[in-house]
Amino acid sequence: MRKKTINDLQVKGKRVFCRVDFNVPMDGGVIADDTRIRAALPTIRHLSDNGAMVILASHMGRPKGKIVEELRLAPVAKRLEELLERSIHYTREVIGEEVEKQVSELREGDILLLENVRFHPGEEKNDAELAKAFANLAELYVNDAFGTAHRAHVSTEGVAKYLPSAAGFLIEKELEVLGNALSNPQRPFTAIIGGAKVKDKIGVIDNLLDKVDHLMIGGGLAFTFVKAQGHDIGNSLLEEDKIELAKSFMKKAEEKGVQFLLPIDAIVADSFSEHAQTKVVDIEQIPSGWLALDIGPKTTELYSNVIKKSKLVIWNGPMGVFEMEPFAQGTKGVAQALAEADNTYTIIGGGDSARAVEHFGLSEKMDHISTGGGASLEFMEGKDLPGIAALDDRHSE
Ligand SMILES: Nc1ncnc2c1ncn2[C@@H]1O[C@H](COP(=O)(O)OP(=O)(O)OP(=O)(O)O)[C@@H](O)[C@H]1O
Ligand SMILES: O=C(O)[C@H](O)COP(=O)(O)O
Repeated sequence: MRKKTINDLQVKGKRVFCRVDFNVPMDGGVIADDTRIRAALPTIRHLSDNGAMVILASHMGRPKGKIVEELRLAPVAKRLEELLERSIHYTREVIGEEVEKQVSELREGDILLLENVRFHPGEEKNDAELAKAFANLAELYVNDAFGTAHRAHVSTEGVAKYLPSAAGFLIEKELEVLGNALSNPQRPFTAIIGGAKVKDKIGVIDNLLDKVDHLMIGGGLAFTFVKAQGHDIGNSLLEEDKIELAKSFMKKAEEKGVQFLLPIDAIVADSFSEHAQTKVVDIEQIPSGWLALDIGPKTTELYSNVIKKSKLVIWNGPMGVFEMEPFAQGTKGVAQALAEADNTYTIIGGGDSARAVEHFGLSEKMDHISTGGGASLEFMEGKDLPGIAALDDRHSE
């Protein structure tokens, strides 16, 4: 890796400001999924076990620079104690005298969790004063918040300007797995892209067309492509102004020899509802007034067969409205095919797909589930992630 990692730092006796991504889904004050907390444990343990005084910082939700009681990190502090099987310190402040006092009292191996950094109005503005204040708390900066690496905020980017810095183990692993997959892929290499918005996935589709052998499209975004093929799509999701772009992607795929697969059948509904009337139709027979809310069984089978003969698969975005039971089959089928593909390295690109895999109880069967939603997408688009770009390079010594 080009960037320094935590293994390049001497942390004993040092105060280390460590950014993690504890932006976990909450359900009525209870943590609904602690994957991101678990993912940060190797770095936290390493720092603490090696005698650092660890200052942890994270955001949760989007409080927009104000204190929002439901977004305090108290439940995270508690879960962290359970997972680490030891006590940690937690302060209800982001910065200021109380934080400074608590930091000054830390002993080697101690861990202090700061309050949700987005309670401070300077965080998302990448305010230099706040960056200096964070930097004054510590002697070293470690970023392990892969999920937030695409944000240039104080705790993810600004503070790195004032302290020697390195990536934590999670960022190192994410970059290694996603980076290897994209730059040096095992073949056949297949990407499955779903979700709702063509607009959000343009960059990824474009970039992947230069790299993959098979590209399979599902979810709501498939229907802009189906429309571009010349079929009626009823009331299915459509981004009218992206039809030409969809055509250009299909042309690019042909020129590059990429097999570009679109749904051949769909589950259609007479309304966007769990209780809607539904039926399975071939893709050229979507009735007017109906909406396609999932890929159909023939498509699921087609996509599953391609998955099974692939050596590497990246999946980002659900195949249908999986939150509603009648439209969950396509997403579940693809997840199952990935789980059963023993000789295939499977990468789940974060966000909704990671949640779906978790929901179906198949997480253990995947080779890598990224903790980044937006971050993994931007990485796959080939964009520089500011939270990583800001870290010290290996050769800078
Ligand atoms: N056929 C469809 N019609 C309308 N909405 C759909 C359809 N298929 C999937 N969706 C919706 O797409 C949403 C996810 O779309 P989005 O583009 O946000 O994906 P995503 O969150 O970016 O995926 P990921 O987080 O894995 O990158 C889900 O809530 C799902 O219900
Ligand atoms: O969940 C995420 O994608 C990250 O934690 C970043 O959150 P954000 O989209 O609110 O910046």
